[in-house]
Amino acid sequence: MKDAIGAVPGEDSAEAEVLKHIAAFNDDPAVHGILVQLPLPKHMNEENVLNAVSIEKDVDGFHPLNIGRLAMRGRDPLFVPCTPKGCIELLRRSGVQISGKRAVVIGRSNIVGMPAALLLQREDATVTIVHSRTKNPEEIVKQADIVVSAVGQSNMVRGSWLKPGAVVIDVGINAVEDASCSRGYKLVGDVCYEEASKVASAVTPVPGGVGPMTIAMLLSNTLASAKRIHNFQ
Ligand SMILES: NC(=O)C1=CN([C@@H]2O[C@H](COP(=O)(O)OP(=O)(O)OC[C@H]3O[C@@H](n4cnc5c(N)ncnc54)[C@H](OP(=O)(O)O)[C@@H]3O)[C@@H](O)[C@H]2O)C=CC1
Ligand SMILES: Nc1nc(=O)c2c([nH]1)NC[C@@H]1CN(c3ccc(C(=O)N[C@@H](CCC(=O)O)C(=O)O)cc3)C=[N+]21
Repeated sequence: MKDAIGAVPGEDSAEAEVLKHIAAFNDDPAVHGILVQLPLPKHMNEENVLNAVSIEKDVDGFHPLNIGRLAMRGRDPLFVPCTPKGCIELLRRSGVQISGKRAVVIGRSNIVGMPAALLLQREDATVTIVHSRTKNPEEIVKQADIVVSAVGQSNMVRGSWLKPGAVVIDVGINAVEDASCSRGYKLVGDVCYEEASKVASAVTPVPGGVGPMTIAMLLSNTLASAKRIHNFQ
């Protein structure tokens, strides 16, 4: 595989090889952003690898120091994770008030659910996290003014789960078989879009919703990083 700078290790590389590349990117003044595509192969230790990225180039916001700062009051991370940042940007640009609202985040992964809940909380929403062990998730989701779903299960969130007028951000990207599509499958979210669009005041589509926002936020973080490194106001 090639990226903007050079060869990156393949799936069967040793962890040490990946760490060597990260160290070289950390030291290279021409590199302003480093993203380690997750999930890593099983034989690599994700914590070691993410720890190795310089926090000044951590455009994914996954370094524990950046995540820790995101979680703490009065601290600011250098970078906010791209997908959750894209969710907040969608809400802001659609004129949705977050402060004082009830938000329910479905999913608690390190890359989406958990940082999304932290960000919504920083925006002064009252946040509940629903996960695989939650009892009666529909009852909890029904109370939400804002629902963010990041699970990875097609059609899990039904129209009947939603409070009328709720705003729904569907992060899920699930491939479902569809012989009528040229690639043999189509992409759908976690939310039953047909049903949700009849109950919610707004719902993001899949594809064409949060996914492209993630990429836009990655570019935005990388530009901010380059500006910071070059002391450009
Ligand atoms: N649009 C975008 O830019 C991006 C989209 N995605 C998509 O978002 C989805 C989630 O990704 P990711 O966070 O990495 O996935 P993970 O598999 O890491 O996490 C899924 C989360 O969903 C929870 N969960 C699983 N089943 C249920 C259930 N039945 N009810 C409630 N919660 C449940 C899990 O709970 P528990 O913790 O208890 O196991 C877990 O916290 C995927 O479809 C992925 O493709 C991901 C990244 C970016
Ligand atoms: N370190 C790291 N950071 C990530 O942000 C990260 C990751 N690892 N691993 C994988 C997931 C997944 N992810 C997506 C981003 C955009 C689309 C996207 O733009 N999808 C298009 C559809 C594309 C298509 O049609 O195939 C859309 O939703 O419209 C999808 C998925 C980022 N992730």
